[in-house]
Amino acid sequence: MGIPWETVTFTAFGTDRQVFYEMLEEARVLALKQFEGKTITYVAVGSEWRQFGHPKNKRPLHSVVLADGLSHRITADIQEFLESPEWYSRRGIPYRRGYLLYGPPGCGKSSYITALAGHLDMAICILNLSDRSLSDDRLNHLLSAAPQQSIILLEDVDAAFVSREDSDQNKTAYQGLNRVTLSGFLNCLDGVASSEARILFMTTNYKDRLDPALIRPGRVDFQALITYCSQNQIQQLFYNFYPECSQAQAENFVNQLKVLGIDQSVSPAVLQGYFLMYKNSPDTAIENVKDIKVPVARKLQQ
Ligand SMILES: Nc1ncnc2c1ncn2[C@@H]1O[C@H](COP(=O)(O)OP(=O)(O)OP(=O)(O)O)[C@@H](O)[C@H]1O
Repeated sequence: MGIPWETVTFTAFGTDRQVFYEMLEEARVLALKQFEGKTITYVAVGSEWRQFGHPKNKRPLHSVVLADGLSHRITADIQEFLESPEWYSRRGIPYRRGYLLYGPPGCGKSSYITALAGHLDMAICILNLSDRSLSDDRLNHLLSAAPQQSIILLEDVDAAFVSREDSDQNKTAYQGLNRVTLSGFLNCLDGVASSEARILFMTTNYKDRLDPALIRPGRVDFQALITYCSQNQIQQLFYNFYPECSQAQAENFVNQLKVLGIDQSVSPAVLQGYFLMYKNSPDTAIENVKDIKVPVARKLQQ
């Protein structure tokens, strides 16, 4: 947040201040080197953001395999946004962009956002809206004081807020516990005025449970369904795990899933778990395909 945690005072004889600048610059370069190739995660503690754990190695964006062209559409949208601060300021539009990724569990929403943060050399700030210690005021402060160059990630927003129209049918485990109100949250989203680009991602497994006000344009500008693997994705994941395999093997794997009738209901997380059992043997992975356990398919969201 740019607020120093500690103050260090340097003193020296003489009048040449250059030595201080050089020393500080060297320290800055060394500090930044520690984070090279890494992604920093922040979590909210009280009303401030604190680094969570050690910086993690960046995950290559291409290792999260999304439906054809989707990753490109998301990155192109963000790049365009990051390159156009003046466009926003000239029109008096708040310089922020909201994204909603929705779909069944284990299809790569969180992994993709984390990889994207690494790809853009940004940190990631994870906020749990169901945290009981979070109030509307605190949330407002956190959203306006997020570290520079960071993506804010709100996971499972459906668990924190229930559509006003639906609230009786879809009581969630969190309902009645959290202190952030939907109207407070909407105000926070609208209220942040900053010259710094603010990128906010929300994820949910149940888009239909979200209040329409939460996902209207201006709050969510880009939505994407991230769902079970297409045949191309299955093949791509197969190649990612077995880079030496032939095209025939990858196609054979997809065909085996088709025969079992699970080629449209398997998530990348399920495939990843399965491939981990046969790390070095694509043929065994093909032979034992019937061992893949697909969770009971939920109704796909459109
Ligand atoms: N599209 C994908 N490509 C590669 N790996 C994936 C993909 N989707 C999921 N995985 C793997 O599955 C695991 C779970 O993925 P992740 O947590 O990103 O899913 P999610 O959609 O956010 O799930 P949830 O809705 O439960 O939060 C991760 O270890 C990730 O590596």
